[in-house]
Amino acid sequence: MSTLLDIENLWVRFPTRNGIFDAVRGVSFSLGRERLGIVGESGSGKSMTGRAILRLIRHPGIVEADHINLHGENLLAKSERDMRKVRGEQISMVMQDPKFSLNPVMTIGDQLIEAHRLHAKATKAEARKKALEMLEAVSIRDPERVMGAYPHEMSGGMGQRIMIAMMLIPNPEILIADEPTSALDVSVQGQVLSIMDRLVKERGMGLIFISHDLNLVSQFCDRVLIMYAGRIVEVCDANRLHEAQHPYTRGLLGSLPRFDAPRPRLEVLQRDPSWRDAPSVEGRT
Ligand SMILES: Nc1ncnc2c1ncn2[C@@H]1O[C@H](COP(=O)(O)OP(=O)(O)OP(=O)(O)O)[C@@H](O)[C@H]1O
Repeated sequence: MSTLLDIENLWVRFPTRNGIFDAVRGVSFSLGRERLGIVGESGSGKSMTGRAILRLIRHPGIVEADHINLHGENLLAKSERDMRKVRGEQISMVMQDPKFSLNPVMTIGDQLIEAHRLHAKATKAEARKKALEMLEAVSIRDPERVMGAYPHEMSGGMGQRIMIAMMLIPNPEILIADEPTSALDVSVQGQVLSIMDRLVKERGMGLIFISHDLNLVSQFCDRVLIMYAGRIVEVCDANRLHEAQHPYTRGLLGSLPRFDAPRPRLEVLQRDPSWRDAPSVEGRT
């Protein structure tokens, strides 16, 4: 597998009144042209890991790592100006709720056109053509009409697809999708997943798919990193998740609903404080 991104010993720290809080604690993994899931309960450090790659951790948070290499170049050594280029051109991020990412007072078309012209020298007509192409690429049925609409006129699923279209304009090699489908109903969720799937297969993109939904991740991704309390506690091929060894992963698996053998109630996960201090597992292939 050709490696796009290689992360070694990543920490995200927040100074608090009670001392330093380590949200991510020595995480290492690499990403190829694949669908890599990061799964774990709320607060386990999934989003902070995704944001740290793009150096999008807000002050006073601190990102440290031995390296975050994109094609062998350490992103931590780049200036903020160069990082803006990386964010715009090489790695894109899609968040859960498009409402926070789209400008409410600009039409979808103007936003897409502007996004294109930020990255490429293009006339307005060329940028408009590209915008229409991108809307078609994310299965928007009536792109001409959508170009003239405002974000509040879009349903959640359309908004999310428009965000993906926006992120695709610079043709990024890596897409980090943070809970991209959790606000969507099941059928729209399926559409958004199949768009991302196509991008990995057809464009050879690397996808980091962050979710708390182990079921979804195990069906959609190639590989899964399980995070607990800021660490990677297990790395599995998605189709071998049932063989997972770590008690936390087993607990997550055990709490999934099963249709063939319904249980009267969900199991209570007995947490072992030593997991917090266990060495991080490296998710290398
Ligand atoms: N500004 C901050 N100051 C202190 N702690 C923070 C700050 N921002 C985030 N954290 C903490 O970092 C930890 C990891 O957060 P993160 O958002 O990565 O979790 P997550 O696994 O993505 O959870 P969720 O699924 O709920 O989004 C959490 O315990 C969170 O409270």
